[in-house]
Amino acid sequence: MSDVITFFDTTLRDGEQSPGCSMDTAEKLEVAKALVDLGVDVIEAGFPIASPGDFEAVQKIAQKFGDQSTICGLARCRKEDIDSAWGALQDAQNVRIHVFLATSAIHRDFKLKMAKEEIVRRAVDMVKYTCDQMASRSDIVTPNVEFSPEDAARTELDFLCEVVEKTIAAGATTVNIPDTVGYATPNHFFKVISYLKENVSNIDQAVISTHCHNDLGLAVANSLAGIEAGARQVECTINGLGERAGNAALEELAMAIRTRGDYYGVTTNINTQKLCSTSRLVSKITGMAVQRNKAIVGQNAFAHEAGIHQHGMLQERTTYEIMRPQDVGYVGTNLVLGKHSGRHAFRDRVESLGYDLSEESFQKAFEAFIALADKKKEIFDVDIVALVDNQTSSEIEEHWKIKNFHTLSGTETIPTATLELEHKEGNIVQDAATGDGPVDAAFKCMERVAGISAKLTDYNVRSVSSGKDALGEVSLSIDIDGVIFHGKGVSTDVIEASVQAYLQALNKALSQDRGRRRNEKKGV
Ligand SMILES: CC(=O)SCCNC(=O)CCNC(=O)[C@H](O)C(C)(C)COP(=O)(O)OP(=O)(O)OC[C@H]1O[C@@H](n2cnc3c(N)ncnc32)[C@H](O)[C@@H]1OP(=O)(O)O
Ligand SMILES: CC(C)C(=O)C(=O)O
Ligand SMILES: [Mg+2]
Repeated sequence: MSDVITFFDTTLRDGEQSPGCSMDTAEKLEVAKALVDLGVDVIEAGFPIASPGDFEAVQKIAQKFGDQSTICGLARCRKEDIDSAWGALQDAQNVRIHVFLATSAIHRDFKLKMAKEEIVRRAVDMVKYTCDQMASRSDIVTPNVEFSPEDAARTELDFLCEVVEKTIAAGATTVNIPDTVGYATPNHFFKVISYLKENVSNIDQAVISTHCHNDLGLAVANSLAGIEAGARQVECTINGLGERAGNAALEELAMAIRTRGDYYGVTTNINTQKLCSTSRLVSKITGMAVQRNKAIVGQNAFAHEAGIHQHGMLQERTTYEIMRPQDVGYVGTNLVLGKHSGRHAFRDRVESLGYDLSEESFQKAFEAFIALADKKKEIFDVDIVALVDNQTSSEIEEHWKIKNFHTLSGTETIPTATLELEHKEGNIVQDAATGDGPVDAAFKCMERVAGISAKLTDYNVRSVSSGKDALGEVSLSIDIDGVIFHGKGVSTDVIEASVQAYLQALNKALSQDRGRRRNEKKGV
């Protein structure tokens, strides 16, 4: 038995059957190219009888990529389907026709209304017919024909064995065992494949394949159980696209086999570094977004925010990662800074951004970071730069510190600010003021508390990161007795950033003893 698992990708056929995921010929060609680059062994390009468009797409893919991958087309057990598939595929160097017929009692009785004997006869006749058509090409010695007993996982085991044995005898070189409705569980599916291996006399003349659907979220687990039992082909799709809850995800199967090679003892031809780019392409073309926590290709698949994990990762990546992100096409691990992060990860990022902070500045920056992380879901590098710059520039003596502030504004309200500031000697002073707007009111209030009158000469607000919860940076200048002082503040709240900036400028002025007039009222 080969130790290389054949990857049969059906993104362009079963994947396309997902509602809303139809692709036109140009899109199918683009995906087919990506699948070839990914190293997929067999590409099921479509169902040629379904529409002239699908016929054309399969034909073009066969002509363009049939020398690099095996190109396959689907057909029901009907001559017109097989003729159509062969018509689309006959120019391909490497070609396969996939013929299917349901075998379970439910499908026999209610859908096909065919007795067991008729199912067997039709399947055998159509496999033979397919082989005959393909053998008409002089270079094809053994026609590459796959047969699928649809809904195999719900088919009586002895009847399944009979169909599989007779279709292999008729010429099928691959027998695919579909769990069409995602009904199987791993142990159950292992037993189905094992039963076929033990009870089908000619099973060694064909490759056993799995085709698992994800209705119970078990498609990948069932496919792996199939491999353990002896299957040597897996049918799968990019991003797990496919009917209802989808098919087994190619990227998950490829990485499970690679990561747990120690256990499965098999390999694949998949160029795993292309998994992310292929996933992104399929998502873009079909419009089906990949969930953030999707295994292998999701945005969070290699992201760590928790401080304990980040600390472990900084010492040794394998503490919290079983795969290298580069092996699936990610640039690297993403240590996301957020409210669960700790000092180790924060220090690592601050240093990588080129800062060499004193222990005291680092501590202050870390506290500011945690406070910001409580307000903002994710902290980006630009946030950290703004925050550290703000922190280092606030190493100016803090004559006054903000304890809290409150502003009121609206169409029918006089803008008002109430502030509580703490003096460096410990006094706490409260005051309130009105102004043209909440920012102006807050500035006036600070001047009253600090006992300084200043003229605002410059005021700028800009967004320093992206998203709804972006940081706003306020930079301003004030004129006190002809001397200009600058201040900067950063917050998700622009009023808070304005208050920080104004107070910073006032503190600078106080350090130079500018504009000070004793605040008799407050006794400072
Ligand atoms: C499990 C799977 O994923 S199977 C693949 C499913 N994919 C698709 O169905 C997508 C493409 N399908 C199509 O474009 C259309 O359904 C077509 C062109 C294949 C058929 O269209 P229609 O002729 O209008 O038939 P319709 O889809 O309504 O019904 C299916 C017919 O195929 C028959 N049928 C279903 N499976 C098979 C089979 N494996 N072999 C032979 N006949 C089959 C049904 O009994 C029914 O026959 P009837 O028309 O004689 O009653
Ligand atoms: C056509 C067959 C293989 C199929 O898609 C299924 O049974 O799910
Ligand atoms: Mg399917």
